[in-house]
Formats: sequence, C-alpha cells, structure tokens
Amino acid sequence: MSQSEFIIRKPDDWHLHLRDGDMLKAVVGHTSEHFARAIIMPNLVPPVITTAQASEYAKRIKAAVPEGHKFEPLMTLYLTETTDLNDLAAGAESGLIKAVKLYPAGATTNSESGVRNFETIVPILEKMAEIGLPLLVHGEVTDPQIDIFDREAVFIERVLDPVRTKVPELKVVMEHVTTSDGVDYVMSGGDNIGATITTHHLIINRNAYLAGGIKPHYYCLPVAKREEHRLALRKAATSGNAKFFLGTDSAPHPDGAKEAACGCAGIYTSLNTLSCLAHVFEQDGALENLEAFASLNGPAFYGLKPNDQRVRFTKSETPIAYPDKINVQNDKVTVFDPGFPLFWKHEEISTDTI
Ligand SMILES: NC(=O)N[C@@H](CC(=O)O)C(=O)O
Ligand SMILES: [Zn+2]
Ligand SMILES: [Zn+2]
Repeated sequence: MSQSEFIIRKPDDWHLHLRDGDMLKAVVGHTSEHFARAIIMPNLVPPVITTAQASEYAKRIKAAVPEGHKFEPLMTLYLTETTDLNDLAAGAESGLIKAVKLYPAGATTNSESGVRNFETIVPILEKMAEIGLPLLVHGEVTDPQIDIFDREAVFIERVLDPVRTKVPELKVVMEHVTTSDGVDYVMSGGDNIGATITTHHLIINRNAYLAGGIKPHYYCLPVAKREEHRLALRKAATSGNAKFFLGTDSAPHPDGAKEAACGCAGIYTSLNTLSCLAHVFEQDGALENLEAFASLNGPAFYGLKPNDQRVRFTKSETPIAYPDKINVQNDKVTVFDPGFPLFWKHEEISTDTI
C-alpha cells in the first residue's frame, strides 16, 4: 500500500518506564503528547509494591504531565515474595491497579526485589486469576548457566509454562517479547496470553550493539536477538493478530550511566516511536494493521475501551527533525536512532472532522 496519509485511534503504550523526579518531568511529555494511556512500570528505587505507593506515584506522574495533555497512567504493582495479597486485591478492586509485574530477581534494571522462588507467589497468582488481574512478566531466567540469548526461551519452559499450567485462568502478558520462541508460545497459548512488542526490537537485531564497536544505546533487556527473531516479531506485530500490542519499553537512563564500563540496559524511544512504527508498518505493507497493534489490541486484552481521539499520520517529503538527545538535569538521555530517516509525522485531530 502506498499512501501519504492515514488516521488511527489514539495509541496507548502498554509498557513504559517513566522513572521519577527530574527524569519523570523530562520524559513524560513525550508520551503524553501522543499516547492517551500507558501501563507504568513499577521498577523505581524503591519499587512500587503497595497500592498506597502506586497511588502516590500516579499523583506525581499526573503532576508532571505538561498542561494541555490528557494522559492516564495505568498503574502496576511490583510483585515480591512478600506482597500483601489483600492490598493487591483492594488496589485492583479500587480500579487503580491494572496489572502486576513479575521480575525474576536480578533479571533487569531494579529487579533485585523481584521473585526468586516462584512457588511462593502461587497464592497471589491464584487470587489474580480469580479477579482477572493480568500478570506482566519480564520473561528471562537469571541462571548464570543459561546463555543470555537463550534466557527467554528457557524462561518459557522453566517458569512461564509451569505457572500457566498451575494457574490456567491467569491472564499473562509476555512483556517485550524478543524471540520466535516467545511469539510461537503466545500464538499457541489461548485467549489469556498476549505479548507486548517494543519499537526497537522491530528495528534492530544483535548486530546493532555488537558489530563495528560496542553501542550502549542499543543495549536493552531482553537483548535484541538474531535477525530471524526480529523478522518473527515484525510478522507478529504487523499481522494485526490481537495477541500482540505495542509496549515501547521506553526506558531512559542518563548517558553517563549507559556509556560506562557496566552500562545500564534500556533504550529511550518515546520521542520518535510512532514515526518509527509507521515506517516499519509501511515497509511491510501493513499500514492498515498499525491501528490494531498500537490502539486496539492492547485495550481489548485489558478489557478497556479504545480511545475516542484520533491521530493523523502524514508522510512528509523530507525527513522529520527530532533531537538526538534530551537534557535531564546535568546529563543527557540519548534518543533511539532507528538507523534510517523518518518521514511520518503525526498529530491529534479534532474528532469533529471525521
Ligand atoms: N528494558 C530494559 O532494558 N530496561 C528496563 C527494564 C526492563 O524492562 O527490563 C529499565 O527499567 O531500564
Ligand atoms: Zn523487562
Ligand atoms: Zn521495561
């Protein structure tokens, strides 16, 4: 399909790191400008474990949203082995808590308070299944014996599948799926499993951070895999299949923390994500499925209505300009460089005109 303009419902981001304090203030506008809602990751330091903490964090996010933007943070709790089941159920009941995030301890940024023994959380998962609260998983094992490129596939076999067999009614989202193994597992898993796919995993493979010098701004977790896996993700995302939806996993770190001997994992994509996605979907001849991926499949999985607002995408003749870095206090955050120029602009339009 060759076209230079199209309109979709306003997208949501089903996996987002906003951080806190100065970083939150610096980044939230890049999301709230183009997304109506986002699932907010709870891996702060200290993590967001209780409903009261989530409620306070939601207030700080709302206070940081620039004037004129309408944005709803969808709050999550960080699952620990000592999470209070009653607090979690009450948080869900109140409507504030939309999901619970499982980090295997040590798997990624700020995951030290995560879960070591998966048996301990079974009663919590049973309660979540009962009340229909989704479990969001960072799907990688932490066993040092397992090669980092295999950690997602081994997580499915050792943790995810046994958990789903034990608690079959549990709704699960495999966050930032990166392998064909993950895509196949989700595809064959019935209605109560879905997956988010990031923008960057649709664009980069492992050469991006390893070939021609080490490139810390393409380093994230799960690490981008071989090209065949990227292609499997592209196929899943652009197919329109309701199980797959956008979760940018935009994860800002100051440059100083990434350009280091032990650099942090995370790629900052909020600022140019929608232009990148339009490029990807156009390349794959699937612009008609961008709305499903970015605006329809996520709400359907979460049992929410899609947004009423509309966004118009227009393809410009010349590449669009965007900053390669943003300022945060005394440091910078590098914006994701897709490696090709971007031509798709987008703006919210008045619904009276459609
Ligand atoms: N994706 C990342 O590489 N980093 C995320 C954590 C996560 O989502 O695993 C972060 O919080 O920085
Ligand atoms: Zn993660
Ligand atoms: Zn993340």
